[in-house]
Amino acid sequence: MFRTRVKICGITRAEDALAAIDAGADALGFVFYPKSPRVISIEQAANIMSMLPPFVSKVGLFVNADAAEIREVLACCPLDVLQFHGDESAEFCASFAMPYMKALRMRDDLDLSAAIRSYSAASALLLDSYKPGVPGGTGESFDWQRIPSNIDIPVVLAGGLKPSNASAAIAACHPYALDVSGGVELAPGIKCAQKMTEFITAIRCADRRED
Ligand SMILES: O=C(O)c1ccccc1N[C@@H]1O[C@H](COP(=O)(O)O)[C@@H](O)[C@H]1O
Repeated sequence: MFRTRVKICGITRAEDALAAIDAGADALGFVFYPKSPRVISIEQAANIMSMLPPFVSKVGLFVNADAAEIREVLACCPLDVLQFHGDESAEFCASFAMPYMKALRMRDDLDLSAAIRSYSAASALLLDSYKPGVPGGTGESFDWQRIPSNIDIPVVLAGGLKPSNASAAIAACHPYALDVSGGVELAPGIKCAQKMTEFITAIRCADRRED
């Protein structure tokens, strides 16, 4: 049975990180984007990461950050994957010599095939909704039928996911992983243990149905 992976993004509190892992999350996202309501300091993130058990991926999210800022985070936080959610070039993303995901915002005129070719060295492509002026964490979904079935890089689906639409998202495009932030929150940056459990339970049910 294929197991759709789950990333819970926008962790700012240790108790939420541990609740996400208890619920079955495979990866936790830490937002190092100063304008996000879910931004976390390097010190806070390092402290939370020091409490985590092994075998949970720690993902650092950046939006058009300088290489120096990213290196400062990497010096203190044991990140497994970088998530680039801005206009970073493929060369920039690859320059840290570690696994990365490139977020592609699905604006109507996006040439998805060209973007996939550009970021062919990415470990995964994260497909998110497009909302002008907002780089991510929009809480809005996009038309999942726009995702071609033949992408040969793992697809992480994001944008407006929540317990009530996780199953439909999997049925629509069979992604490698779902990435959620706002859909499992009580308030920006404050996760809800019950919603995280409901989200991951819905995914496991969908996985069984797809088998
Ligand atoms: O979460 C944020 O605040 C954020 C800010 C800037 C860029 C990306 C951000 N989060 C990512 O956005 C998507 C979708 O989030 P949501 O579930 O719709 O709230 C997800 O990949 C987050 O990692």
